[in-house]
Amino acid sequence: MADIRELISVDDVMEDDSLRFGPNGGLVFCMEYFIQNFDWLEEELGEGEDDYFLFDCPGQIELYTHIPVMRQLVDTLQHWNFRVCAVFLIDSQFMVDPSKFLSGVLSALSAMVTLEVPHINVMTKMDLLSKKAKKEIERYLDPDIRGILADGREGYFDQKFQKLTKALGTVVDDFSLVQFLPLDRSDEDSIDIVLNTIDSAIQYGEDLEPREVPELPDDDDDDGRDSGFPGEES
Ligand SMILES: Nc1nc2c(ncn2[C@@H]2O[C@H](COP(=O)(O)OP(=O)(O)OP(=O)(O)O)[C@@H](O)[C@H]2O)c(=O)[nH]1
Repeated sequence: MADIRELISVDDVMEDDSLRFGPNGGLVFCMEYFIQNFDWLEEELGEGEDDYFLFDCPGQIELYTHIPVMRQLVDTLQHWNFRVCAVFLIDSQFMVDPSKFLSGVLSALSAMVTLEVPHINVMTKMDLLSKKAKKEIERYLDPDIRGILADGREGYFDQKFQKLTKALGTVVDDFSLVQFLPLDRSDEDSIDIVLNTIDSAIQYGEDLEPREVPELPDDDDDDGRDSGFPGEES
């Protein structure tokens, strides 16, 4: 495991009297320092084939909207021949009403259009929901956004926002832009579904499949063909 705090830490930056950053400025400073020091990351990642890395990224939305750091990270990883999938985690406990839902959808979209890589949305902490809340949240997983927003008419959305929210809902619906996979950490199947979806988005493991096929009986029958499945990092 690589820990970015070996390179730079928000706490150290905030404690520095000459910089005088608060938590947000400190984080931005650290991320900008990080992109100027990608050789540190390259060394930490090493040169293994078929390696699978998870990056636990900070959730501050400005890193995905105002400044290009996350995009630069993704571009650099792709330049190093990694296949990258963005996994956008949203806490199910916040998805309790249409306005919060729309705001979550727009944050997910913002990351999607900024990063331009395969993108999966996951609704997390499903184990913390009551049975009733779980049932209610189902409609948000593969959402009919127009329907959800229409339900908000009795007060969730102020009149003057109705046109805007309807227009946004139409765009998101028409392009099938947003779906969420539920993640319940106490349920192995739910973890498997999320992992398999990510693997299939980056085609991880597909290179490995031919190795599991039994060998042909005639060992001498070497036709010189390449297997065509070079081990590629993911
Ligand atoms: N019950 C339950 N607790 C969880 C789950 N995921 C995270 N937690 C707990 O929730 C707390 C906060 O964790 P996260 O929500 O992952 O925090 P975070 O948003 O990654 O925090 P930053 O990385 O600092 O932005 C921790 O105590 C976790 O152990 C989950 O699926 N179920």
